[in-house]
Order: sequence, then C-alpha cells, then structure tokens
Amino acid sequence: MSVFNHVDFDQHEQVVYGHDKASGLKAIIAIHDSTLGPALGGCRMWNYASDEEALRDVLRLSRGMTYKSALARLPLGGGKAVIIGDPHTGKSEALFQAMGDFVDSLGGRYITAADSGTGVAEMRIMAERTRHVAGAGQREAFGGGSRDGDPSPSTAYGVFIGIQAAVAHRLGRQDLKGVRVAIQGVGQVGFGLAKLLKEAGAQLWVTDIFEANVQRAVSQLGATAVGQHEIYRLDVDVFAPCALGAIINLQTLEALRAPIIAGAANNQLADASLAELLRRRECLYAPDYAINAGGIIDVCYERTGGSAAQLKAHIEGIGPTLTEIFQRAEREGETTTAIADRMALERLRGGLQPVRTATTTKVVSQGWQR
Ligand SMILES: NC(=O)C1=CN([C@@H]2O[C@H](COP(=O)(O)OP(=O)(O)OC[C@H]3O[C@@H](n4cnc5c(N)ncnc54)[C@H](O)[C@@H]3O)[C@@H](O)[C@H]2O)C=CC1
Ligand SMILES: O=C(O)CCC(=O)C(=O)O
Repeated sequence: MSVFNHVDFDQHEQVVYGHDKASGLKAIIAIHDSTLGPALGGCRMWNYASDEEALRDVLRLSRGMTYKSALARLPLGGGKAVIIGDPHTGKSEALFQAMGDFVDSLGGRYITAADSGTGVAEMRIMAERTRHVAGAGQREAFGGGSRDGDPSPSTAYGVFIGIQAAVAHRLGRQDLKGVRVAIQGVGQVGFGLAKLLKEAGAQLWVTDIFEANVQRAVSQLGATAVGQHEIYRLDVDVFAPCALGAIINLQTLEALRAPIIAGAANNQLADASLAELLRRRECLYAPDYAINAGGIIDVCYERTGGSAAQLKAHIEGIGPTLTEIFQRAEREGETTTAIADRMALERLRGGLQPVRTATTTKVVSQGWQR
C-alpha cells in the first residue's frame, strides 16, 4: 500500500501509523497542510473493512480540513485521525489513552477533536495524556449558561444556516416552514440539525443504520422513519447527508430527486466529477466543507477564547459564504465545488484576514502557538 502514490495523497505533509499492542489501538494520523496553523481535525472511529479503506478516508478527510479552515478564515491547518475499530463495541479507556499518547507524539503539529464515533467522553480520556485535544472541556453556550465542549451542536447550527441559504437561493423561500428535508444519519450532528429544522417548521424524514437513533428522532421530533435506500428516492426539497462520505455516487444519483443537497457529512461526493452531473441536473450542492465548518469554528474559538456571541456570529458567516459560492457558480457556469475550492485556495494563499461579522471584527489567530 503506497502512500506517496496514493490517488488521494495530494502532497500531504505527514502520514503516521500508530499501533499499541496492549490496548489493540490501530490508528492513522494525516497532516495535509499547516500553512495557516497547526493541523486540527476530528478523530473518527469506524469499523473499516481494510487498512486501505482507513488510509483513503483519513487522506480525504485531512485534505478537506485544510480547505474547510481556510474558507472559514481560521488560523488552522488541515489534519485528521482515524481509529480502526467498532465505535459501538470496540472502545476502552486504554484505547483512547494510547490514542492520546499517539497524538502527543506529534508535539502539537496535529490537534485532535471529535468526529463520527467519538465524542466528549473520548476527548476527555485523550486529554489525560496530551494537551493537543479540543472539545474536552466546558464552554459558554450561545444562549447563556455553560455547555460541554462537544462541537457537534455548532456543526448542526452551521448546517441549518447553510440549508436556509440554499433554500433561499434555489427555492426563493426565506423560511423553512413546510420545507421537506430527508436526513441520512441522525447521530450527533444529524439529530441536532433535525431539532433545529423541526423548530423552524420543516417536515422531516430520517434514516440510520443504528435503530436507536432513528427511534429517538421519531419519538422526540415526530420524524418519519424510512429505509436506508428509500431516503434517496423521497420527493423532498433537501437531502441532508449527515452520516459518512461518498454517498453521492452514480447509483444514488439515479434515485435522488431533491433539488438541494446540503448536509454535514464530510466528502459527500464519491468523486469530483459528480459535481458537474449535479450542476447539469440543476441540483444545488452545498460543498461539504463549506457548510459543515461550524464544528471547526467552535473548537477554534475554544482555543482562542472568543465569546459565545462571537462564535455564533462566525458560524452564521457560513450563510453568506455559501450564497457567494452559489451566485458565483451560477454566474461563471461552474460547479459549486470548483468555486469553493478556488475561494479556499485564495484564502490559503492570501493568509489570514480579520473575520468581519455584524457584531465583531476579530483576528482569530491571537493566542495560537505554532
Ligand atoms: N461531529 C461534528 O462536529 C462534525 C461532523 N462532521 C461529519 O458529519 C458526519 C456525522 O458526524 P457525527 O454526527 O459526529 O457522527 P455520528 O457517528 O454521531 O453520527 C453518524 C450517524 O450516521 C449513521 N450512519 C452511518 N452510516 C450510515 C448509513 N449508510 N446510512 C444511514 N446512517 C448511517 C450512524 O449510525 C450514526 O448514527 C460525519 O461525516 C462527520 O465527519 C463534519 C463536521 C463536524
Ligand atoms: O468538529 C470537529 O470535531 C472538528 C472539526 C472536524 O473534524 C470536521 O469539521 O470534520
């Protein structure tokens, strides 16, 4: 298995394998680019069918983090970690302590956080062994009071803001009352998103491979449960992928009817050429790393010490960023992913600019160590 010749290698700075015999840890950390700061990205735990599948995932995810942080104007580079193992049956304290040691061995070049299969509990175990962990503490909440360091509510809020922007652009509607949304995966982010959509009056359809999560959305939010394949075929306004990646492919595209695809999952397109097929079908695709930046913005503010109000305003910037992507794509006859990539690279090459919001102007790089 060659890393340097891998189709997803894309000039990664560092790819490291970690193994701990005692706990059974098998993990990979990938650092894609540290031009703007230390590489920050979540640690995913998944039952990968092979090491090759895990390598592909971590390479694609860490590259995405470089673009995500640059587009969101954060002083962060792109990196990600994967642990090979079942997130429902394979966790132990020793495993995450060993993972903490593995993260620490990179001396802060990579900072870890939660992702699919990990959450605050795992971050707290890793924090016993390394200080290069985000999302393990207590935070000030948007609406006052305090909350734990879990970034997924911020990710869900950013996706909600992004769906509003997509609905306004594609359907010409300023609210979400009665808008029909199909959510694939109602875990940490998908369930949070479902709650926000429900409060805004949207109608919900959900699916998940973990039955308890489906039942939670049905019983608490009145969502309609559908099968794993049925979710693509629904006659809805928005398809929101909030599970894992590569779910937009030639097979699912045949079934998909929604005029908008906007969700939290990283790497939604199985390959880049699908963006052009979506454009030709007039399906508005919200580029994944643009719409799901709420979590990385959240953990960045945790480390720089910004207030909850500044954090909320920064996340709300996802709306105007997406609107700019949609408008430029339409004007220039290009895909939304091509425009998002261009904007991210412009920001990467241009260095950090102050973040301007209605309430604040702040250079978020203060307080960061490199
Ligand atoms: N947690 C966060 O703050 C962020 C998460 N993301 C991305 O959003 C996605 C979801 O993340 P989380 O909610 O944290 O993960 P999670 O693991 O809590 O939720 C994912 C859910 O999707 C389900 N699932 C997996 N495969 C499925 C399939 N084929 N069909 C239907 N359901 C399936 C799982 O059973 C689980 O309930 C991931 O792609 C993650 O990388 C992106 C940015 C930040
Ligand atoms: O939200 C997080 O846990 C950190 C950021 C991240 O890993 C992501 O956006 O995929």
